[in-house]
Amino acid sequence: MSKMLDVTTVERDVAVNNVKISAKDVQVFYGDNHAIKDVTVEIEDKTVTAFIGPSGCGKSTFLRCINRMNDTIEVCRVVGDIRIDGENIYDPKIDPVQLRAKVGMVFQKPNPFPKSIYDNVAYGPRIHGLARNKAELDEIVERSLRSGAIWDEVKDRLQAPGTGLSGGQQQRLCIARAIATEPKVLLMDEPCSALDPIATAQVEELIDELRKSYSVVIVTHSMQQAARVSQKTAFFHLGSLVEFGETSKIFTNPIDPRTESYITGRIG
Ligand SMILES: Nc1ncnc2c1ncn2[C@@H]1O[C@H](COP(=O)(O)OP(=O)(O)OP(=O)(O)O)[C@@H](O)[C@H]1O
Repeated sequence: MSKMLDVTTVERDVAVNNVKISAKDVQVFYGDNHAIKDVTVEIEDKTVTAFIGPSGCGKSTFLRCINRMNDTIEVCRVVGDIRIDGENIYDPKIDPVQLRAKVGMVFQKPNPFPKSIYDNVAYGPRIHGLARNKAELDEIVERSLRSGAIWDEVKDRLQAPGTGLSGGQQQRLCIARAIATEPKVLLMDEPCSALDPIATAQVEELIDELRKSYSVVIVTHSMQQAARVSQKTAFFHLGSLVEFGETSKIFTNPIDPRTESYITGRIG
């Protein structure tokens, strides 16, 4: 009975508040290391949410909880409740491979497969059976590369290797690859840290475009980047979520002294 009530509450919140991801009392342990402490947060759809905080505060760990990437780390244990569209993603009936198609991830270092540009994007739709024939697959590949803002640069060399592109192009290819499986959420772990300023600006522009369709969560060490691309910001410190709110408010008028110390450069 209490479980049903719980679900009803979550569903109502999803409808009323545009909540896409809802985390409640999340703890993460690496062996004895308590890396995430009691994190409760609601992340909205069609919004870019930035995770900021000093090195080692748990940003990437918490990000990886959202698509169960921590499952792949043997010593890692996740406790608590994380829901996407009201569905508990840690329910035993959830297949993590299917989940990761719906919760795409882009990493710090662009990591295209050693395959053609076309096959990089077609890979996910193929294994998840999203296209009935070649024409449909071509369409998904083109649409994804357009959404990744890289179509014009690669349309004449789709059979060339993805690894032959520049770093910035590779990262946009990886974003196109993540989009190809029609995700609900895009997770980005410092997606620009290996890119030069021009490529960074292109990816940031793309992130702003992606916000129209997805819930985007980005880990960043750059407060300027968080301020440029996000509408909501979460500040983590020593594994706790210290403050969460409108990005403009976090950067101009934070409530917690730890947030203020970080944004003014006194910690971190
Ligand atoms: N694979 C792992 N195995 C064991 N401990 C880990 C692992 N990944 C992270 N940790 C630990 O968890 C804590 C949080 O690390 P995490 O990488 O999530 O922080 P972060 O805020 O993303 O740091 P950074 O900004 O430096 O990337 C740290 O104490 C770290 O040592």
